[in-house]
Amino acid sequence: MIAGFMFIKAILERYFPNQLRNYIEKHFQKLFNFLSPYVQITFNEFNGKRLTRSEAYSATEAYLSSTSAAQAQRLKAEILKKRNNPLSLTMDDNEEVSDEYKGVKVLWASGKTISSNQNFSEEKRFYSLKFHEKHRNFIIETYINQVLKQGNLINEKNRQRKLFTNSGSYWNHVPFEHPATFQTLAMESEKKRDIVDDLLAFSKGGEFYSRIGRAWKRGYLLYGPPGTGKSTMVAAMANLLEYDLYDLGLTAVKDNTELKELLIAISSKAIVVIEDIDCSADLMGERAKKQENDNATASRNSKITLSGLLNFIDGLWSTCGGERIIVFTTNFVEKLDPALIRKGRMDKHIEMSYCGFEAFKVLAKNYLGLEWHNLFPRIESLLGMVKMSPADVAEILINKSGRGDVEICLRNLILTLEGAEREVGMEDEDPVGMKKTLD
Ligand SMILES: Nc1ncnc2c1ncn2[C@@H]1O[C@H](COP(=O)(O)OP(=O)(O)OP(=O)(O)O)[C@@H](O)[C@H]1O
Ligand SMILES: [Mg+2]
Repeated sequence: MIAGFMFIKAILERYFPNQLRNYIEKHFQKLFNFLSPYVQITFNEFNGKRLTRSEAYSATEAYLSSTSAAQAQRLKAEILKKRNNPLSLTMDDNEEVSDEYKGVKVLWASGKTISSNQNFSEEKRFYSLKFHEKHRNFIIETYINQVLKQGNLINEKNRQRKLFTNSGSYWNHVPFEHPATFQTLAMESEKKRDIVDDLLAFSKGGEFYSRIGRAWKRGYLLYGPPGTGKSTMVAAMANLLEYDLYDLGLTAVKDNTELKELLIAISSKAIVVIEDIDCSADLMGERAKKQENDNATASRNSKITLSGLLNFIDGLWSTCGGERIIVFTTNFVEKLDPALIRKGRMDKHIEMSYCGFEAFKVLAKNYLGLEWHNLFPRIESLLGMVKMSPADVAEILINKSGRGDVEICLRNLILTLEGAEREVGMEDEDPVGMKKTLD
């Protein structure tokens, strides 16, 4: 009977003009309702005036994807950029599939309505769920809940994560595909484990945060010289937690109102990063600013204030649920106003330092596939004396690894480190800069 109704609907859509079709459909529907022992629930694709896509619709779509793949004759395919699940299949319009849960059978159908006038025509998609009247309570109280729950879980897994950047009060986004992971990040393993544990505890801590009545957010301050992996770590964090990344460029934000709009628009499960915070216009705080005033630097066109930023972050996110991490990176931690980085606002301070031997071993493994080499002890002792960033070490390893000669590559690194050591030695012999003064 349902199949018959769908068939008549499809014929109507195809051969009858809009108004006549609506009229016939209305009366036919009345007759159908009178005769049928079935109940129908519709999940429309859009809420209200097409403003937001309905979460229930996308959850249903995801929930039905495996059933659709097994049963529907016509399917729609979408490529996901996921290694474990590259293809998403959903049933095409006007298809039907059946489902069974705890012995109760239901029927799902996909459809669309087209409304048009002289100026435009609009398609509205929906899923409709049909079941026998006698299962009404079970379906409404149990079945639909599990559909939505499972569908949301599938969506979560298949989601293409995004990298957002701001322009004006809007975010633009591209797919987030940075390959960095904590495995490939070069740093001491204990420190790395501590950070990973901290992040995982945060992501699982929703209940805890709500119990103590605090916003589910955490602040990290990453500081250290250029090329020590601060930006790489932010990407690794996003990959570990499967969060979106919002790269907030403060110099492009006109005023506090614009900042507020941007912060409100940040979704749940997000990392917001403000890079090089020491260079971000007015954020340095009063004391540091006074010293800088004489230099009258050019980056003074932003009207974002330190208090504005901190208050928004503290206040705004307390009112909207969902997990968010904020990361500040800087090369000059000593330049920042202590108010900006005090505990509570920045929960964890992480120093990213020059390449030590443990970090080197991670790079050697990544770039050269090497666990051990008899030149390692020499490199270890040089890295103990010379400050070289992981980025510079990686540069040497990547340049030479193409030739496949690991030994040449390591010797090259040793030569560079020895050169740097000699320079350090010369500076040490001349601690007050006598040589320069004499020149
Ligand atoms: N700790 C690290 N582990 C692995 N790779 C690293 C590390 N540090 C730097 N690199 C390599 O060097 C490049 C530059 O590093 P990155 O941009 O993360 O440094 P940064 O600390 O953010 O520097 P800046 O202060 O200049 O922004 C990266 O693309 C990465 O390949
Ligand atoms: Mg960086």
